[in-house]
Parts: sequence; C-alpha cells; structure tokens
Amino acid sequence: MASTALFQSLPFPHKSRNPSKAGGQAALRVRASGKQRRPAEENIRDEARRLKAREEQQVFSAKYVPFKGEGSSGEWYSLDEIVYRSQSGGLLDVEHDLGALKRFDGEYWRSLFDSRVGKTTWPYGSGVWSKKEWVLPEIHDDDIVSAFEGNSNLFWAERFGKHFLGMNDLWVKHCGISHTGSFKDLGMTVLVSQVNRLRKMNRPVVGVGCASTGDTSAALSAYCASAGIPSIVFLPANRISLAQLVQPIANGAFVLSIDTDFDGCMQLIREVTAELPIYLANSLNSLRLEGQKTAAIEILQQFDWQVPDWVIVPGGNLGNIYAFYKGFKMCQDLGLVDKIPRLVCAQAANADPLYLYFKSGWKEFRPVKSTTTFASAIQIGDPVSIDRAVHALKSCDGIVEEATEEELMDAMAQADSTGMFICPHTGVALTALFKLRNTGVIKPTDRTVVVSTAHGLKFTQSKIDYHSRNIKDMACRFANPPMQVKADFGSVMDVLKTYLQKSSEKDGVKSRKHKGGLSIDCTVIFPLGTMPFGGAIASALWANLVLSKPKKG
Ligand SMILES: N[C@@H](CCOP(=O)(O)O)C(=O)O
Repeated sequence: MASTALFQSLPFPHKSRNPSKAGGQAALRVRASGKQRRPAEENIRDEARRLKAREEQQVFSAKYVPFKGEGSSGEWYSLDEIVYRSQSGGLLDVEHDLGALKRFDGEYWRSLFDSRVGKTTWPYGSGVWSKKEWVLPEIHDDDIVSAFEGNSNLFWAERFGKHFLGMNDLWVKHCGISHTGSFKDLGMTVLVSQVNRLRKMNRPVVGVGCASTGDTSAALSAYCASAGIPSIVFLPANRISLAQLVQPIANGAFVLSIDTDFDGCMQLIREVTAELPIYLANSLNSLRLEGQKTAAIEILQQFDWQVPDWVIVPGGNLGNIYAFYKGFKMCQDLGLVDKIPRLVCAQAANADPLYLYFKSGWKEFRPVKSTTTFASAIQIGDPVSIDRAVHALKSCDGIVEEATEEELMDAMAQADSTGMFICPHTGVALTALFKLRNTGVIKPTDRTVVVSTAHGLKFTQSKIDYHSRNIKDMACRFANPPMQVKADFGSVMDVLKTYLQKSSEKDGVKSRKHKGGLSIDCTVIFPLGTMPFGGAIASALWANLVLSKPKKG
C-alpha cells in the first residue's frame, strides 16, 4: 500500500489507486470546472510553481541503464549525468521506476492524462508534459522548455482509405503539424529542458549540437532559442530542403553546411561532442525518445484507449520506431491497455539497411551507402538506433517495408489528391500500406495508423517537380500541372468547358459506382506569369460544385 505522502504528492486530492471508484472523477470534475483564475501578475509558470510548492515529495524517478541490460551488471547513471553510451559502448535507455508507477492502476493514468488534454496549465498543455510522470518525472516545472507541442491531429483518412485501399478505419497521425513542423519537437522539448536544468546546475554545457537531415536541426534550434541556449547544427550540404535549411538560420543557430552525407555529419558531431562541452541532441541520446514515445500514448488516448491493429512509421535513424514501441509497451505494462499494435517500419529503397536486415531473417546487419531520395529526412545508411528498432519490431511481430522513389512520390500525390498535404516520408509509409494491403497482410477493416512525420510545406520543391513532370525516369502518374491560358474570355471558356465535360463524365462514372454523395471539383485560375510554380499567389478561385445524387430507380 502506498504511503500517505506518496498520494499527497499526486495531482488528485484523494488517496485511491483508482480515482473513478473512490470519488476521484468527481474531484476531477470540480477541478476541471472550478479552477480559479490566477492573479493578474502571475504567469502560468509562476502558477505552476505556487501549486507545486504544496507537493510534499517526488515519488517517481528514472535513470539511464544500458539498453536491454547489455552493459556491466548494475550499471546505471543519473539523468543529470552527461552520458550517451554504456561502458561497453552500447546504447542507453531511460528506465522508469515501474514499481512506483504501478502503485496506480491503468484507470488512474488514463483519467489523469485525459484530464490534462488541451489545457493551458503549465506544463501539461503540452502533449508531452501531460505525461510528465512517464517522461522526465524529476524535472522541476520551471526548467521545462515547451511550445505546447504534441496533441497532434489524428486524421481520419476517409477518402484516401476508401478510394485507394478499400479501407474504412485508416488514420494519419499528423505529428508534423507541430511547432517546427515535425515530430522532432516531441523529443526536443525533453532534451532541451534537461539541458536547461543542467545549465542551472552549473554543469559544463556551453551549447547543444546535432547532425541533421533537416527536422532535428529545426527543432533543436527553435527550443534552444526559446531558452536562450546556443545551438550548433551540422547539415549535409545540398541535401536538405530550403525550408528546413532556413529554420535553424532564422532561429539563430550556428549552422555548419558540411560536404558529406548525414552519416558523415553524425560521425563528426559524435567526435566533436566527445571533445567539447556541447551536449549531443541526436536520438543516440535516449532522452529524446522519452518525448517521442508520447505520440504512441496519444494515439491510444485519441482512440479512447482502444488499441489499433497496425501503426506504420517511416524509419531513417530508427529512434522513432523504438519510441512508438516504448510508448505502447508502457501503456500495456501499466494496465492502460491490454495489448500493443503491430508496428511496420517503412524505409526508402535508397536508404534501406533495416529492410535488408529484416529480409535476411535478421541474420546480419550491414550499413548501406544511401543514395539521394525525395524522402531526404530518412536518407540514412548507418542508423544509430538499429538495435532499438530490431528489439521493437521483434517484440511486436513487426514488419519492415520499403518504397522506391516512384512509389513514394505517387503515394504522396495520391494522398494529397484526397485533401492531405503530406511529406515524402509519409509517402514511404503509405507505400508500405499499399503493399501490405495488396498482399492481404493488412485487412480492409484493420484499424491502421500511418505516422506522418513532417509537414508537407517543408517539401514543396519535390511536389513542384512531380506535378511539373520534371523528374527523370518517373511517369508522375498523378501529376496535376496548371494549365496556361491566354487572357481572353473565349480561351478561358474553352478550357473550362473541356474540363467540366471531363469531370462530369468522371463524376457520372463515380455516381454509378458509389450510389451518390457530394463531390467538389475545384479549379484555380491564375494570371499568366503568376502561376504558383513561379512562386506567386493565386489571384482568383473558381469552384465548381457537382452534386452526384443517387440516380433514382
Ligand atoms: N531525420 C533526422 C535525422 C537525425 O535523426 P535523429 O533521430 O538523431 O534526430 C533529422 O531530421 O535530422
């Protein structure tokens, strides 16, 4: 039985292991509706500090241990130490005191996490810090650096699922609709918060550094800028999108554009951080994965704690596939759910070392020399988290798939044509889904979640090339290039009539096939020379609504 002090330090004013059974839910309702407005001179950090002062003791804890116990026995490190590898050179993992967490049942944790969603209370308004007890339990709220990341949209891909895959329960977890436009925010809030704490403790950290294919550097520089901490980023020259390059520049990072690929940059940052008091922010640092795992918990939460059948995650450096596994596994181990989904890791065929390893029956891992891919953020041939990924996939009967350049670009265009605007990496994940549906491994009614890792707006050049049919050896089957028209009424009317004729024929076929519904065709008219491909903004929008009513009789 837990001690009184233990319960007093927890967020609910009761002493039950199960709030709903002992009036906890009622307390929750009162708290939710009756919270008094804080005094005008107090901000949300001050308020959190005042409320925390009432708490008596810290009950949860976490530490670094060698990943899967592969170090010397009894080896562990405080999270306040600056350490990335075990004594034997292996990976580390953050291990939580599950015994302490287990003093509370699954219903308690579900209710607690649910009670924090969408609030402005510091720091729980963040989808990451709303699970603080499972992430970085010992950090003071005051040290947290957060942009209220997480709580990202779980999008029901109704039209894409139905139209292209015959699926009715397909979802896209839009982790890229986030502060810096990728899932990296989830991990970076944790890592930079811990750095903030270390610096306040006068630990030798003059700055934080990473190697990046674009998203990690964007997140690192933004979180560091918001805390006033110097950031240093190593980028492979000419291998990341312009939008990604400008992010750390704008956020004041020290940007090194290095004439090598990501694996080369990773090697260099490891050597540099071993020499200088620069803290390593890549996911070799297991702190990052503590934040990233909350996306898995969030998915369960968004399904009212029902477990999906499949979760498909794009994979490059391979920290994220393990983070998802860890989030799901903690929910199972702590009684929030009774099983975990099967995971699929999706790689670009031009950077597919995990896929090859999987196909060999996990016989021998060989890094590859990656080649250019539109999925540039996962162009990694020697992934740091290979052991973590293999452990995750073996533990959940997982699968690895791959996508060629043409497959991933077609899948991206198809998804966009149903109202999404996804990144090429999500195109890789959707290709994996196409393949697994075609082979019948994923069934039409399986509840499936595709993890979208970054915002499509970071990758407009690849979309422009595709829709311009400007990619060598690629048919660009779903390209939708703009039509150039002379500036006279007759020419405009001619192209519109042809367009409308074609779309009503298409629509007629559709309404016969699908018994009706509402479809909206949209035509955008641009003055010549201001086409979006020239970078200008649309000047006029003309929409044609076609009601495809069911035919009678
Ligand atoms: N895709 C990553 C590559 C670095 O991976 P990380 O897991 O070490 O951050 C990026 O966006 O830079």
